[in-house]
Amino acid sequence: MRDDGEAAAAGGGLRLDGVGRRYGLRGPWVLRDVAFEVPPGSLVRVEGPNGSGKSTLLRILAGVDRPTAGQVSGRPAAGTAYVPERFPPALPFAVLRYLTHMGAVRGLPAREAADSALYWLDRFGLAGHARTPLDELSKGTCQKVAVIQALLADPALLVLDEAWTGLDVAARAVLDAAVRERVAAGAIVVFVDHDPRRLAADTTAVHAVDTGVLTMTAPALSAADPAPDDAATVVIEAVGTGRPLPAGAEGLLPVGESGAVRGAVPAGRSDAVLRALLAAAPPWHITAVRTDAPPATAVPGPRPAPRTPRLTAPVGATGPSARARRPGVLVRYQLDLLLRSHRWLPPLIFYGAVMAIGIAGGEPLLGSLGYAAALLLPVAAWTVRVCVTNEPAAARACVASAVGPARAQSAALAAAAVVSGVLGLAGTAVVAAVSGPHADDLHTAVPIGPAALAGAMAAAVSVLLGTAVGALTNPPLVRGAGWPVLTTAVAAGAVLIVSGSPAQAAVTGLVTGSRTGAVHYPVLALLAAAVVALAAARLSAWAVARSWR
Ligand SMILES: Nc1ncnc2c1ncn2[C@@H]1O[C@H](COP(=O)(O)OP(=O)(O)OP(=O)(O)O)[C@@H](O)[C@H]1O
Repeated sequence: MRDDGEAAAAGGGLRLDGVGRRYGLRGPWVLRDVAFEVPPGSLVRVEGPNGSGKSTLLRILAGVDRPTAGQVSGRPAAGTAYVPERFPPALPFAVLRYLTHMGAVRGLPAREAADSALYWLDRFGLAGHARTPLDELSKGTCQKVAVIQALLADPALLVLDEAWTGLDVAARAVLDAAVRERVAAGAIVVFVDHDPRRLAADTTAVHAVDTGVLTMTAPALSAADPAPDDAATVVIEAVGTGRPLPAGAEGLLPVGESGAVRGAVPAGRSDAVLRALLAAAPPWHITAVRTDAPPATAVPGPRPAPRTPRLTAPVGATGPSARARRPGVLVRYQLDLLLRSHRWLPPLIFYGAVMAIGIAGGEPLLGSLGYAAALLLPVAAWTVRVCVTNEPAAARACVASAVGPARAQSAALAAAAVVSGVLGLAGTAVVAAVSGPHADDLHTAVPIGPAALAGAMAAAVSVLLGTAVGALTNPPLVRGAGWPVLTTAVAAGAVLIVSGSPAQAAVTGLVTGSRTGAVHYPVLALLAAAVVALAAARLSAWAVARSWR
């Protein structure tokens, strides 16, 4: 099982090979053995009854979820964007701020992200809502924001799960036009929509899923299309596995070495060619049927002129996903999310209250620094819990489609570590300011600067190990309402008292130093804590990427 979309981006289209998905180790297969290829410039409809696995397939295509079996390759390097079935209004941002964050996450420089957001807000008739908090928007307006976040950076793969639902007529038309523009620019757009007429004339392939299996791969021929007899030629693209073309499908020629064939056949013959391909054993996958030639390559395309001269459309970004890998952008988004959600308040109040109870003015400096560092460990673990559960799942999915689920998780962990680190520095400074610069005997002098440095290092050990504990005892590794809280508390306590733990060593170094007045720098403990924290963060990110549950 491998998702090497970025690595394979230089190759042809998006490709699924033997893709299967089940939820849980023994759950039923929601999808099984799904295989098809989507060339650049395709508009693909996925259809099927409720619960048949359409959303599951779309999440896999968007890179938000991973298949349990099989692999996805060829995800375009120029960016993937996803509109989830249900977008959450429960984000603590105003519209423009959220969209600017998402533009940056999708690889645009901040200024371009804001320009792009304004452009699309204007196009969807939402310019007046730029400063409105998301949680004050109507359902339909919120859905427009959900759509806009996906359109910001000219995605080369756009995945739309019922994106039209809840939009008014005008907005539906804008989204229809935006989809056509992306496809004309060579992007791949995959969508699910309950209206069978949705973009029917432009759709290049329809994939129907039922009872977990891709039962049909068929071209989209709708009433809105010109009747075959009216068109001079029909371009047909299909993928096999290197088998010879079946009788009746003559005229199609190999494209590259991937088993794909393409050809223009007289319109009156197209049905017979399609029937021959689908009736072959095993059947060929029809990847496109259209009455005009497709664009050759997938490149982000130019935007149409904006409706008002005041707004200029941003230049199509070249390779935004590469820039989106800048971790700072993701961590900034997570920090803003955390600060605006106010969920940082409980750990902060807890830390402040317990510090106030345990630290008295004039007490020996090193002992107080040890107390402050020890207290920080459970606070850091708690902050991780807040950060990894703070973002609504659908909002996380939008971010994950741009940068991958692992990076999204790593950013949440990093944001927690930053907040705990700031708290640790502030705590160390306060302790250094109010404590007595002496040992436990009240006579031996303790130098404030070196002691504060040792205290800050011990606090850093606590931040790192608290972050590791939080990463290992919260989703995705530990799920449920009660278990993560219990395991976080028990693990944080254990890490503080178990002999040999870096946190125990760092705190003990300060407390024993307080008896003699000697300052010990916990260098080894700090290095060990950094290694443990990195390993835990990687495990947590790995588990998210594997959809471990
Ligand atoms: N996170 C999950 N955990 C467990 N089961 C899930 C999960 N997500 C989806 N399923 C199950 O997988 C099956 C397919 O769900 P999916 O949402 O992909 O179907 P769908 O075709 O999009 O349905 P609808 O048309 O109602 O939106 C359903 O039985 C659903 O209960």
